[in-house]
Amino acid sequence: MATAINERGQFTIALSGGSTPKPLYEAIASQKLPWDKIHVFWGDERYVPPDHPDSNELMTRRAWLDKVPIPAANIHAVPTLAANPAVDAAQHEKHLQEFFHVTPGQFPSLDVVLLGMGDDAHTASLFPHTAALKVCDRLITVGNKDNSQRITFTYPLINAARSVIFLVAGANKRPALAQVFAPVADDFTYPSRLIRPQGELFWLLDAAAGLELKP
Ligand SMILES: O=C1O[C@H](COP(=O)(O)O)[C@@H](O)[C@H](O)[C@H]1O
Repeated sequence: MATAINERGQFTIALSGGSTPKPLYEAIASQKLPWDKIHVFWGDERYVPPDHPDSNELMTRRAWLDKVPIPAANIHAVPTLAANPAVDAAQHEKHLQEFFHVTPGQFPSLDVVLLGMGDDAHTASLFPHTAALKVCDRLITVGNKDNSQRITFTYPLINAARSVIFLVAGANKRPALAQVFAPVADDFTYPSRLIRPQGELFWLLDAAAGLELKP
């Protein structure tokens, strides 16, 4: 964070949703950090209003953002109110292009993209065998989980990050992890395999998730 702020004047991070990162967000909320220099994005969002119990933004606000003096302008929530996910995805992509000063076709490098992984090996809202996995020319696209739509970073945007951190917990993730780390497996069946960033990649696993992985 210090390097990013010293070199570029700000630190940009995309967050994951679901249940795993909540304790991390609660811990970050008690830190004294240069909040005015930190810009928060989300790697994916469920297509629900921001006050809906399934909203990744709501979880993050309750666990972290509502408890710290981060300027509202530094919170780059995914829009979900157009009643059309493709419209909201396009609007959010435009927002990212303007914020990072990139033109269509260019991929900005966030300082950190924090990711989770589901027991089907999805990450962000890049689900197995869905159209979102083939989107390589956009920053943001529409994801699909069991016919319910979401908004998600594309995998090339994730891969452009300076640092990608997976946070994975629970024994139910073991079979998916085994396939993600296997020398050969299908990327479209196990989407987390598509994450091969140009920058650093870290996998933080709890003991239950990592039990059967060989170093
Ligand atoms: O639906 C989602 O699931 C993944 C994994 O969530 P977890 O609760 O199993 O950790 C999460 O990374 C993603 O952001 C979220 O929308």
